[in-house]
Amino acid sequence: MTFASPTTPAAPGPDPVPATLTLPAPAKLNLFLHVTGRREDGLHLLETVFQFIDLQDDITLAVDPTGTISRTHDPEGVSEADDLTLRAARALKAATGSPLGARITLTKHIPMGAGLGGGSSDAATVLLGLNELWQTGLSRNQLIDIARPLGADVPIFVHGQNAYATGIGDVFQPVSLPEYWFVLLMPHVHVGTAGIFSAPELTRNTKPLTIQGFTALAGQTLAGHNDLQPVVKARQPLVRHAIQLLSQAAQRVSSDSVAKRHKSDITVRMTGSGACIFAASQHKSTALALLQEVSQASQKNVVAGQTPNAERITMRTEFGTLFLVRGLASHPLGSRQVG
Ligand SMILES: C[C@](O)(CO)[C@H](O)COP(=O)(O)OP(=O)(O)OC[C@H]1O[C@@H](n2ccc(N)nc2=O)[C@H](O)[C@@H]1O
Ligand SMILES: Nc1ncnc2c1ncn2[C@@H]1O[C@H](COP(=O)(O)OP(=O)(O)OP(=O)(O)O)[C@@H](O)[C@H]1O
Repeated sequence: MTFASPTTPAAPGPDPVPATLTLPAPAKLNLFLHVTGRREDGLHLLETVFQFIDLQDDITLAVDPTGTISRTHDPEGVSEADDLTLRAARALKAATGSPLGARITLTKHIPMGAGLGGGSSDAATVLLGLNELWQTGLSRNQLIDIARPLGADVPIFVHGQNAYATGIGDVFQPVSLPEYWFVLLMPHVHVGTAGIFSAPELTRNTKPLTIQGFTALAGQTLAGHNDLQPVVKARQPLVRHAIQLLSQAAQRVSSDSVAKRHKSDITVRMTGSGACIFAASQHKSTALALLQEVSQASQKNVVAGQTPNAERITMRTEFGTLFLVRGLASHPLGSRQVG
């Protein structure tokens, strides 16, 4: 795939001042995830709602006029060949023929292999940022065409709006979501997506809920379910434990006075292919009560260094990392001018 660049990029000069951008790459949750079929190429047809959340990586991009694409970070266990930030930059360069390069610095906060789409979001932010710095002028839809081969979750982050999605998770319709607060519990285990999708026991014929069905049911409880959850739960004792822990704490909180006052249900569910489990509530006070309830179940919980404000709390406990995060109305780059 190639796209002609509408503007001529600046020629490398003898003493260039590199342009830089620092941009966010937020995580996502799959509020539900239905596997509705399988394509001939083996990829699965999905039905899901993507919700961006206030937990993000940070990426600094500096133009390299020599044309080299390099990284200054060294994410644990991710080789240069696999690094989605480098792969995204190379894909954009190949598609546009830009003579420019980039030095990429990634500061990771989103846990890896969590089902939170961290690597995919990093790739999307690199595509959006370098499209600007290299002045390659592609539209969001053109960037989505480059995003698709990088991974099934990359297009939603380029799209930039919470969405009801079908196809392989790359056909979007706008969806209006209430404000959600989430307690995330990330057990100390990494789940590989391919292994879960290829499980013989996976249900692959869930009847679609449809966007109307989702909206009609969008009361206090989250509609739908995650078809990948029973597979991961059966294979990963730590995920099983995390679901049990959050569900029991949610039951205790739901029966107490704060939650009763709000008539607030808490939905506990896995995101993506795991391992992260979330508990969703439409009330911050309920989410805070739940966070406290779960952390009290831990003998040695330690509040992590960066606890920036009451909107985003991170705690490390012996059974995993706990986060309190807000659902975002859209991706932080969702209204940025592209092209
Ligand atoms: C589970 C989700 O996170 C839901 O949003 C995504 O579908 C997964 O997205 P991702 O992590 O970007 O996954 P990819 O790296 O594209 O795919 C990993 C592997 O999962 C399987 N896969 C992925 C997506 C899909 N719709 N059908 C699949 O069967 C394929 O075997 C693929 O090789
Ligand atoms: N920049 C990156 N950040 C994180 N992981 C990366 C990156 N580049 C490549 N990867 C690889 O991608 C794998 C999946 O990472 P990621 O954090 O996207 O998982 P995930 O949240 O489970 O994804 P998904 O929700 O899309 O299934 C990692 O194990 C790692 O090998």
